[in-house]
Amino acid sequence: LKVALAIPSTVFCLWLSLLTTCKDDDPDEPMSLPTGHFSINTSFFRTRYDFINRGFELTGQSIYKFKLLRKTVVVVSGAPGRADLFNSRDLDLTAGFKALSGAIPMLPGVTTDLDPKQTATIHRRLATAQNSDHLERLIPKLLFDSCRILESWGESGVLDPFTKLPELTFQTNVRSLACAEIADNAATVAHLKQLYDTLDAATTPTSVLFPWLPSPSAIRRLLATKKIYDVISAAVDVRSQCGPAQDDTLQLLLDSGDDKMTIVGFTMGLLIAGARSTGTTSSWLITFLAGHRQWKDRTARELHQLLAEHALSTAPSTPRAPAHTARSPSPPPLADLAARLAAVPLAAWEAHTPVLDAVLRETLRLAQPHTALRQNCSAAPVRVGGAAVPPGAFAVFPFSDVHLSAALYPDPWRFDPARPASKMPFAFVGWGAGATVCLGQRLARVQLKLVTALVVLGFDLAPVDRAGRELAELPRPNWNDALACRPADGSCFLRYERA
Ligand code: HEM
Repeated sequence: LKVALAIPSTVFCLWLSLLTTCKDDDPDEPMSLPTGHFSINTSFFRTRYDFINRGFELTGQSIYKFKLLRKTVVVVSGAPGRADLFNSRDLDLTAGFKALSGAIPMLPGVTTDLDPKQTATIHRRLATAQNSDHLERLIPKLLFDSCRILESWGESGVLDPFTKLPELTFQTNVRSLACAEIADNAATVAHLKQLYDTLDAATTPTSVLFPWLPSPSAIRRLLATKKIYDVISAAVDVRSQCGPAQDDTLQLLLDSGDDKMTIVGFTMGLLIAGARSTGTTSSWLITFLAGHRQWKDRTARELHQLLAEHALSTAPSTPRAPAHTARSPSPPPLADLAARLAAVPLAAWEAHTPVLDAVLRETLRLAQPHTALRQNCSAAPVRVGGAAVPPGAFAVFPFSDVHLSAALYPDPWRFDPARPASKMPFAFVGWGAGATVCLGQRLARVQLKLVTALVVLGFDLAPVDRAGRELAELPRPNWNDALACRPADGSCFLRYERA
């Protein structure tokens, strides 16, 4: 029996090692990562930051390659390499993301495998959803949503910022990108958030490397995707069949004449694009401010200045609650604050908040553990930093190459929004660079500023450990947690009290 079991497993191991061994066809292909040091297929997914850095150490090269089963992956670092990668039109972000991340709802023709026309339509609509008129009208709604969630925290307590802030920004993303029917219903928003979290949790090395295999995680992903589809599709049906028209992004898409699948694809896809990065950024931004009193105070001063310039002490445009939640005759203090912040015009949020801008930029530098993932979708090798990326192969660029570089940012783990911007090209890529920049940046920035304003002016904060003891120093963002960047073993919480 032992022999009978041993033969197939030996054959499987031989097959796997054949697949993961690099064959150097092109002399310009970079050096291969020596095998046998770690399990490449799991380390790339589970501890990507450590894995990539160990590869640089083992090869002694700034560009190297390895095999993920049959896929050739070229890891890129250094100034020439990153310039080539970000400027290339042949290295495709969507294809790279789909094959190597997998953490997106996979619905061919709706969220993935879109033809260029569909993608262009979605990008155009996203631009319209962020035009000044739309954003200006969105501001009070985002403030009201945030206010309702912050009120639910109560007067004081201890919270996990890496759970609570993403919940809040998920709501603001739903408000910004979906429709009033979903955004007004806290239970549906919570349900959607849980489904997107399931997609993240069920994205495993197996589900990415063998997407056709009906593994338990693949089935969980499939079910979560179907349920997300059902929620969004039902909302589109209700609005398009029974109305009434609303002032939101769904209406914008319907009025533009888009078909149902484009609308569902827009909403499902962009909710995940936005919710993850905005959630991660908001949790670290607030944690950094809680741990760096001087920056919280400077941010608060800037916000008071904005209020002094634009908001009367009694609110001129109090955000209105949806009818079914408008119960309280006298608004509680946070609603007052939200109403005053709603009087600050979009232009001021965008152009007169240098402190918030610097804090946000430093947060993105330190706590966005992104790796750019690209596939060479052309028929010829693409040169990146002098090395060849063969057709069909992947090129990946860890943002740590610049954002945690001591040469570009001295004492790189120190949170210092006052540090001068590096003049090196591509030294800051927090919103992407070259041919691929974030298409939701305008919206994300406004959302983050509004949430930060409410939290900073509404609460006193201090970072504490699990037992509630104040932390002398914040933990480092965990770059191995590629999606959420949560510090290891839940070591940081926030004690808060309504100010
Ligand atoms: C703090 C929040 C956000 C951050 C830090 C962020 C960052 C980024 C970065 C770095 C990229 C380029 C990725 C790469 O080169 O591999 C990117 C692309 C993109 N982002 Fe964002 N993003 C945020 C929020 C959003 C939101 C809210 C949306 C949509 C509403 C969005 C939509 C997109 C899209 C569609 C792309 C792909 C662009 C393309 O295909 O060329 N992002 N984002």
